[in-house]
Amino acid sequence: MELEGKHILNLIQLKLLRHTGSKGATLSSRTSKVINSEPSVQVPHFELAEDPSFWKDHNVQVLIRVRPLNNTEKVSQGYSRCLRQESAQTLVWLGHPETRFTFDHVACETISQEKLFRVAGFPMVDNCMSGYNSCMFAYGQTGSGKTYTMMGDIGEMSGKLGEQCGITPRIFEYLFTRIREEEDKRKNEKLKYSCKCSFLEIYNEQITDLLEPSSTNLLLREDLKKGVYVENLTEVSVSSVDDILRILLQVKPNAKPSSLSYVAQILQKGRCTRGAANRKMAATHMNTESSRSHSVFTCNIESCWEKDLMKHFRFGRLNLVDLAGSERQKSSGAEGDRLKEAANINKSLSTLGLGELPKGDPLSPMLLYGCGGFECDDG
Ligand SMILES: Nc1ncnc2c1ncn2[C@@H]1O[C@H](COP(=O)(O)OP(=O)(O)OP(=O)(O)O)[C@@H](O)[C@H]1O
Repeated sequence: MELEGKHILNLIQLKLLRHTGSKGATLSSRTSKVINSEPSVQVPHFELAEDPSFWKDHNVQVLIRVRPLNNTEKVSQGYSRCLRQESAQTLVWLGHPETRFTFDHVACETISQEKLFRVAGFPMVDNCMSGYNSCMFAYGQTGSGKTYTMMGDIGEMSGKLGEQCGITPRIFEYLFTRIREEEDKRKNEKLKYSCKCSFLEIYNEQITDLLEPSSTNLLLREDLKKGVYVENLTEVSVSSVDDILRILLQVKPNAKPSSLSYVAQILQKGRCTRGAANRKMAATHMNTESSRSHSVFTCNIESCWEKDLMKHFRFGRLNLVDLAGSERQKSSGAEGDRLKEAANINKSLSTLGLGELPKGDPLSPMLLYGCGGFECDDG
C-alpha cells in the first residue's frame, strides 16, 4: 500500500475592495461601461490572464476584486470612486498623496463571476486532484462582496449554474467533471475518488457545525496523522454539484430561530444555503445583511487506484473561507455585542495579514485548519 499526500499549501487570498471615499477619479482610456452604472461613468477594464502556471511560481497569491458602486452609493452624498486601476496588477488610491499598490492580480469591477473562477478556481481544483491542499480566503471590508464572490446567487439552479453564481458552486461543478473524466480515463487502474464535505462557522472564537447547528462550541484537536481537525464535525459524502448545492440550500429542521430568520433574509436576497443559512448575521450601518462570522467550507478529496500490484491512496483538501467583514468599528456603528464581534473579527484578520500564525492567538489553529494545516502523511 502506498499513501500520497503533499504538505505544500496553496493559498489564494481574495481581497475584496469597495469604491468609497474621495471624489474625482481620473479614468483610463481603456474603458468599458459598467452595467447599471451612471451613463457617463466609464471604468478601466483589464483582462486577467488565465495562466496555467498560476500556482507554480508562488504558493500564496493575492487577488484583489473591486466591487462596483451600488445604486445607493451612486445617489448618496460622499460616495465616489477612490481607486484607479492602472494594470492587471496595480491600483492607485486617489487620496492625498495618491498611493500605488501592486498585487499578484487585480480584477476590475467589470470582471464576471465566470472569469474570476477561471483565473483562480481552476488551478485550485487541479491542485487538489494532484494531492495538494488548497485554500481560498475571501476577506475585506463589510459589504465589499466576499459572499457575492464566494457564493454568489445560487437561487436558481435548474441543471446549469447561473451567471451570478459564485466561485464555490463553480469549483465543485468543475471538480466533479474532472473526477468523472479521470475515473473514465484510468478505468484499468480502478481509480475511484471519494469526496466528503464539512461546513463550520467561527463566531466570537467558538466553532459551530453549520451542518448540525445544535453542535456548538466544537473543539480543535491536533493529531500527528490528521493534522489540525475539528472534533465531531459532520462530514457528508458528495459526488455531484447538486449534492453540494443541496447541502448549501437545505435548512435543518432544528435550526435555531435566529438562524431561520437569517434564512428568510438570504432567501429574499436570492442566495441561500443550508450551512450559510445558519451563519450569524446582524445589521451594521455599512451592510444591512452583514455576516458576523467566518465560515469554512471544506472538501476532503481522496483517491485510490491499483498499479503494479499495489494500492495507492492520495489525499487533498480544498478549503473555501468566507471571512467576516473587517469594517472599522466607528464607521460601522458597532456597539455592545457587535463591537466585541468586530474586535474578534479584526484580530483574526490581522493575524492573517501578518502572513504568520503567532503562538497563543486563539484563531491561529483555525487559520491553520483553514489552510489545510499539515494534513496528509506518507506513513
Ligand atoms: N462584484 C460585484 N458586482 C455586483 N454586485 C456586487 C459585487 N460584489 C458585491 N455586490 C453586491 O454588494 C452587496 C454586498 O456584498 P456581500 O454581501 O457579498 O458583501 P460581504 O463582503 O460578504 O459583506 P459582509 O462582510 O458584511 O457579509 C450585495 O448586495 C452584493 O450582491
